[in-house]
Amino acid sequence: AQLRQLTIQHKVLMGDVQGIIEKQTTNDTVNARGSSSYYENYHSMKEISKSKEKSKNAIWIDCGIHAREWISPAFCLWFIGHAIHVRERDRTMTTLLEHFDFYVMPVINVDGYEYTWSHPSNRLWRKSRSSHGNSKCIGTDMNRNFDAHWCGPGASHFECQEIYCGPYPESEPEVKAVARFVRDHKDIIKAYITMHSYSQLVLFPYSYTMNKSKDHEELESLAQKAAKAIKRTTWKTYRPGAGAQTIYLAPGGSDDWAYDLGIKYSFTFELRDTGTYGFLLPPREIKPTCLEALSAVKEIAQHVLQNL
Ligand SMILES: NCCCCC[C@@H](C[SeH])C(=O)O
Ligand SMILES: [Zn+2]
Ligand SMILES: [Zn+2]
Repeated sequence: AQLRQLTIQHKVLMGDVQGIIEKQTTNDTVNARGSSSYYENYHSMKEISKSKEKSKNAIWIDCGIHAREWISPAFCLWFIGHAIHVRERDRTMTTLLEHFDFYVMPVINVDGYEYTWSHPSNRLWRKSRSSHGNSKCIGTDMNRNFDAHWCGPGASHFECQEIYCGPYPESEPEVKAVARFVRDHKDIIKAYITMHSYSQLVLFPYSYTMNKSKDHEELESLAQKAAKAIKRTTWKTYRPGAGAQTIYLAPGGSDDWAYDLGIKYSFTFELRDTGTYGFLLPPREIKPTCLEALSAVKEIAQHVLQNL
């Protein structure tokens, strides 16, 4: 019930944000920062509450499922900032926001991420910080813990391995929370995007099998378009491809799970770089990485919009 209440509040918040953005982009006279009159605010709040009734389609973006991939949460937070302050500067984004809510989860693996900040000697921690029963080691790989060919080849049942799949699917509360929310909203979530690092890749299902998905051609061509958008933005090369064929077999991943749930447009990004700094990406690369990732997300969202 508490989660349901939270979800409702979350949707209200997302709706309010959407309403404020719409308000700000359509008529700038109403300055949501509150300098407008009480009555204008009152009426705009009434419009926002009206707009909440019909659930808008949504695009899900999550970051920080792996603790050490710090560029990933950086992107999600930067994306929220861009989407909120976009105004006229970014016509494409403004149009996308008229058609989609964006559900953004900046850090899924909160305990793991915090651990890499507070324990410099474990800066390269990947997994969660949970321990189950009398396990010898801490942590489950959350990107092997989703219920999609769980713990097949490419994951390990041994709790001390980096790719430990957990004691059972959705054993990690963070994975359970994401899976429940996406399941509850699967009819309006039209794309699932999850941000990782590093290698500069645009991956799509499947990773749990070498077999092609039924949408392989469409997803491949969209991943190629996303990579071209990145090339146009920062000249960086990202390789598009199905997960298993492009890097390795990896079962229990959030992207394959979302895809099999029916969310066709499901992508995993491996952000910068290709190994020079790896997970220790220097701060000077944060902004350009966010710009290139944004260009790819917009490419995907526009394709989704044209294929609703
Ligand atoms: N769902 C698996 C997508 C391909 C692997 C992605 C990487 C990101 Se670090 C992994 O989870 O090992
Ligand atoms: Zn990762
Ligand atoms: Zn990675």
